[in-house]
Amino acid sequence: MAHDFRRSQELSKMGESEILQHVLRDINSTLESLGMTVNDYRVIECDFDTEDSERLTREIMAERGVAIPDSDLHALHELNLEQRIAFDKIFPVAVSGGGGAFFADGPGGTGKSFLYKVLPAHIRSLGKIAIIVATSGIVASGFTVVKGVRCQMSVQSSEAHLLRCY
Ligand SMILES: Nc1ncnc2c1ncn2[C@@H]1O[C@H](COP(=O)(O)OP(=O)(O)OP(=O)(O)O)[C@@H](O)[C@H]1O
Repeated sequence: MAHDFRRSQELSKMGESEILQHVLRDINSTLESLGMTVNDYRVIECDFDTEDSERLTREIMAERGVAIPDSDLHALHELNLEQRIAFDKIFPVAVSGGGGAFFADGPGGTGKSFLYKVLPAHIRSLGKIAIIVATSGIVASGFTVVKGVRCQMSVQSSEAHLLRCY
């Protein structure tokens, strides 16, 4: 990795310690998205702290860069009546920023996950952020665009950081 940084034109004139800092920052930024830092591994002590604003910008950019499959957008036209009713209730609230909590339940195979892929796709298509999270159930999943949802998420993860700041 240091070799790659050394070869990059921008960094080629830097000394070894600066290159090392770049390598560590790069690794740290990947780890931060997983809720950890380089220091958690106690291999080498790093004295840098990513600025909150820098981290937030990066996380927002990453979330905004999530690819929206055309099939998920087009699937809106395939929703059955119950899915469409749920979509029409949840979507306006989600994009208005007003906040709300919805619970879509039903027996296995009735199309909950199908709805959960159409909703975030359409929220993201408006340039908004939809974060997919798992609830405390084992296979249950959902998504949130609001704060305060009880879900499985490391407090240090990038998703948690985004939720705290929004
Ligand atoms: N409106 C729809 N049009 C076409 N296919 C659909 C539709 N809704 C669901 N399906 C398909 O039906 C199958 C079951 O749907 P889905 O996985 O969304 O159900 P689920 O309620 O989430 O099930 P589980 O609770 O077991 O996870 C999937 O193959 C899905 O693609």
